[in-house]
Order: sequence, then structure tokens, then C-alpha cells
Amino acid sequence: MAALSFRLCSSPLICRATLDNGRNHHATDASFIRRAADLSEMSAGLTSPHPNFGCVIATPSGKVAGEGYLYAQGTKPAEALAVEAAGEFCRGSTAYLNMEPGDCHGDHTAVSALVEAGVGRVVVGIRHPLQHLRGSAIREMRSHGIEVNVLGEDFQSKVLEDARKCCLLVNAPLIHRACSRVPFSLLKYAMTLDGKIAASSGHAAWISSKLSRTRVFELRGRSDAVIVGGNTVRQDDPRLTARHGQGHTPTRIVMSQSLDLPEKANLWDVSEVSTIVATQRGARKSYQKFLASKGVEVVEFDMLNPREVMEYFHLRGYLSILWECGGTLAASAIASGVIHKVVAFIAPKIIGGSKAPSPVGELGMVEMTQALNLIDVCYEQVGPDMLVSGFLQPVPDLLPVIPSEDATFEIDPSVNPFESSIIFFYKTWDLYGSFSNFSPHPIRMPYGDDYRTWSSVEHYYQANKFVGVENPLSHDCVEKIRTAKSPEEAALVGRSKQRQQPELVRSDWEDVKIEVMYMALKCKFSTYPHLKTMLLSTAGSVLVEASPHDLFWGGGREGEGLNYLGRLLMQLRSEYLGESSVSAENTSLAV
Ligand SMILES: Nc1c(N[C@@H]2O[C@H](COP(=O)(O)O)[C@@H](O)[C@H]2O)[nH]c(=O)[nH]c1=O
Repeated sequence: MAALSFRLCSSPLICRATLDNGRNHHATDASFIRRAADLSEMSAGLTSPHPNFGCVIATPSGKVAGEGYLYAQGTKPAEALAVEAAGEFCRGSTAYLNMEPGDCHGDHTAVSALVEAGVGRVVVGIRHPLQHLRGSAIREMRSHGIEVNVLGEDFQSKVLEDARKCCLLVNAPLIHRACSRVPFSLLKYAMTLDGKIAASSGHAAWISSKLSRTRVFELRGRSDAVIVGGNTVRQDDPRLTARHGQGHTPTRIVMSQSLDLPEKANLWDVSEVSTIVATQRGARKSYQKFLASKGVEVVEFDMLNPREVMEYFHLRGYLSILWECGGTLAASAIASGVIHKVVAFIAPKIIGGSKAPSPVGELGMVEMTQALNLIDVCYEQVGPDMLVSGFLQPVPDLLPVIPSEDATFEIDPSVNPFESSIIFFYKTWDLYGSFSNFSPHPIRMPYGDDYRTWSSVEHYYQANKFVGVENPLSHDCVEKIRTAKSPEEAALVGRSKQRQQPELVRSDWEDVKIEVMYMALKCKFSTYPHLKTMLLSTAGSVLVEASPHDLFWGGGREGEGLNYLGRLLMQLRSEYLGESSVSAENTSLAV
């Protein structure tokens, strides 16, 4: 902008004014984009990690008219919330988004909210990192005549570059998901000034201060899972809970080749939060049975190494993992290239001990020049401790754009990079994410002799477990689920109640659950024409819910799952296709 005006104007005074105006313009854009990035993280710790969206709507005079952020996967988009808050001030305003809209493939709620509100200009921090969503919302907004500027594309400046960096950081997990097959992993440890994570006896309580450990609880609350090795379980008997009093508690993962683990451990108490043990295939079958009897999920791997385990949890839709392991596992994870960021709490204390363990074990480096240098290092004092954090791998800026299926076909028709006969879907941000029961598509379903609206299929499905049971506690469950603020909260309540108080569940649930799900899907896909179109567009392909651990509704890790969700969607699709072929026949007969 400034460059263009400089070329056109003659008097230096005007140029300066225009230039300054351009710079102010940038400063304003940068400050609102940074605000949107901050907003986008507001749900951290409340819900499980999801794509972070924040939206600030500013009037032409630079006043904030409305703000919003995505609370959880499958809830109202940030843009729609900001438009609601801004009301009539949206007309002619500018909307600032940390990231291009698109929590759900094929969903237009965010863009239509901005278009219908009469927003005049949109500034976007970064394009959506996922290939199937990247660029479509920007194209759609421009097609409605909205001026859309993307930082780093339409104009550059230092202040804007810094704002753009904030947008990259708040969605680092999603960006890493877009271009690697592992979740974003953060290695955290606390060590004494002389580099020990425990005394030589193994005693470690406590190295870092209470304030630092509170920060650790926050880090846990921002993670899908916290992972430790067997040694940590034996030494510390940790709980690994978030203990920050907010909503989200991460799954605990133990990696143990031998399953040489104690019978009694805090991690085997899964009443509040689940635990998964990753082990070598065939290890200690009797102990695996013991863990299963405690409600601990055991996942076997042919090769138990950090990359295999991380690729598996990537399939489970995990975005962020916190490694709180000992030095041996930390070294193995770093060597496997799965650690992206390191967070070290350094306490001003000396413990000594030639055998005292250090944070990172053997990496095979013999010269200091081989040391791994952190990038974007931050230093922060936390109480008496020093927090040093930085990236082992930079957040990829310009992603290797994975060519879409059509683009690949154009390049070389003989190459068929995608198994087009099978369509996998899982998280709402995945391709065909709208097929997920967590997608933000409210449905109106018959309820008793009335109708009720449910925020998602998941809300409706979970509530139905407790319908028709005399026990007043069952009615409470239905209400608690119906009013849950997100599909994930509805699932959490439904599943934990079913596990803890099975007597509250309707006696015929196992017989009716498929029918309940089918009715909900039928309502969803007939309520939203674009979803029905998307479903019909998959004709000829097998639909599989790519959940590697839900072996009833999902496809399972090696296809061993029953995939009932995929089956019901295919059944619905053929019903629609049958209808449309019948109607096409009628039409042709009518001609
Ligand atoms: N000793 C030590 C840490 N130890 C880490 O915390 C785990 C215990 O978690 P929890 O049982 O939830 O309190 C332990 O297994 C180890 O991974 N962490 C820190 O931030 N600072 C400390 O000084």
C-alpha cells in the first residue's frame, strides 16, 4: 500500500502523510490481529486442543465493536460470535482473524456471518494450514465483494510480520499436523542449576517452585495427553493431572516396553481421567489383563518407539502432547524427531550426585558443536525459577502444500495418490469433518410428545442413553448433556456417567443405539442441504470413521473396528441416492 502511494504522489509532504498513514494502517491491523491471536487461546485448559480461532470486529474509527473465539471443536465459530456481539456496528467494519475460517470442511457459517453482517474488510493472520480448508474461505469472502488482506501476502512490514508470528504460534499444533504425521510435542522438565532432575536416590520433590508447578498444570491443561516412561511411574508414582480447576484434563500415557510396572499406581485410577499404556506387542499378557480390569487402555505396538506411538496418537486426532518423562525417553523422543518445543524450569539449587539423573540421556553427540540449538528462545522468571523455552523445530511457515487429488490427477493422470475407494473422516477439522458427530450442526429431534433442539448429534446420542429411565438422576444426566457447552463435554458426561453409574442407562440401550444414531444422522443431513450434497458426493466410496480406538462406531487401527458410523452414513447415502434415482425415474417417466 505505502509503496504504491509513494510512487503515485509528487509532494514529499503528501508522500510522508500517505506513508505514515500506511504505517499507521499496518500498526492498527497488527494490533487487532495480535488481539485476535490472544483471544483464540481463551479456551485453553477448558476444552481439549482444537484449531484456535479468534475474531475482532473494529469500526472504521478503530473502535472494537465485537469479539469472539471458538470455545471447542463443534461449537459456534469465532466470527459468528463476534458478529453477534458487534450487532449493527458490523456494517462497513473490518474483521480481524488470526486464521482463515474453517473448523469444519464444507461449513459456511463463519463466512456467511461476516457477509450477512455487511463486514467491509477482513484481515487474516494466516491461511488455514489444512490443505482441504486452505484458501476456500478467503475465496468465498472475496467472491462476496469483501476486501480480504492476508498478512505477508498483500502487504509486509516488521510490525505485521510480528503479528503474523503470533498467529503461527497460537496454532503451531495444527500447523505441525498439516505437514507431519505426529502431534505437536513439548518436552518439559524441571532441573536444578547443576542439571539434575532428581537426587541420586531418585527423590525429586520438589525441584521447581509451587508457582512453576502451577505453570506445568496449565501446560497439561493445554495438552491432549501427558506422556511418561515406566521409570517415572516407578520412581514418582505421578498423578499427571492438570489440577488447575478448569475443564480439560489430559489423557495420561505411559510408554513401557517391559510392562515392569507396579500393581498400585495413581495412574491406574481412571475415575477422573483416562490412562493409556503403550507397550510392545505381546508384553506380559497377564499384566495387560490386570490393567484392563482397572479400566486402563492398553495399546500394543510392533515397534515401541516415540515415532510409532506419536503417529498412532496423531491418528487419534491428538494435536498436542506434553512429555514429562525422564532422560532416557526424552533422548529417544528427541532422536526420533518428534519433540518440537522444549520448556525447562531451572531452579536455583544444587543437588550434586554423580549418579543423579539429567533431563536428556544419550544422544550420541561427542562434540559441543553437535548440540541442538533452540530457536525463538524465551526467558522468563517464574518465582525463584528460570523458565527457558524454545523450539527444536521451527513452526513451518509456508507449508509444503500437499497437492489436492484433482491437482495431482492433472499433473499425472496415472498417479492415484489417494485410495479413492475409501474416505476416512474423524475430527471436525479433517477432510469430511462435517461427517463427525462433533460437527456444529444443531438438530431438532422428537422428544416425548414434543420436539427439542440438540447442539450436535453427539449431544442427542449421549442424552438418549439415559432417556426413559425412572431414576431422577437419569433425567439430570439428560439435562446436563443437553446443556453441555460442546459436543466433547456432552461425550465426557455421557461416557463417564455410563461408566460410573451404569444403572442410570436405559436397559435397552445396546438394542436401540444404532437406531438412535441413524435417526439423528437422518435429521442432520436433511436439515443441512450442503451436508447432504457432500454425502452424495462420496457415492462409490467406502466411508470410515477413522477412530483407531472406538471399535464399534469407528474403523479401528487396522480396520478391525465395526465402523457403524461409516455404515450408517453409507446407508443414509444410498437411501438418498435411491430417492433421487426414483425421483429422476419419475421425472424421466413424466417427460
Ligand atoms: N519433580 C518435579 C516434576 N516432576 C514431574 O512431575 C511428575 C509428578 O506429577 P504430579 O504427580 O501430577 O505432581 C513427575 O512424575 C515428573 O514427571 N515436575 C516439575 O515441574 N517440578 C518438579 O520439581
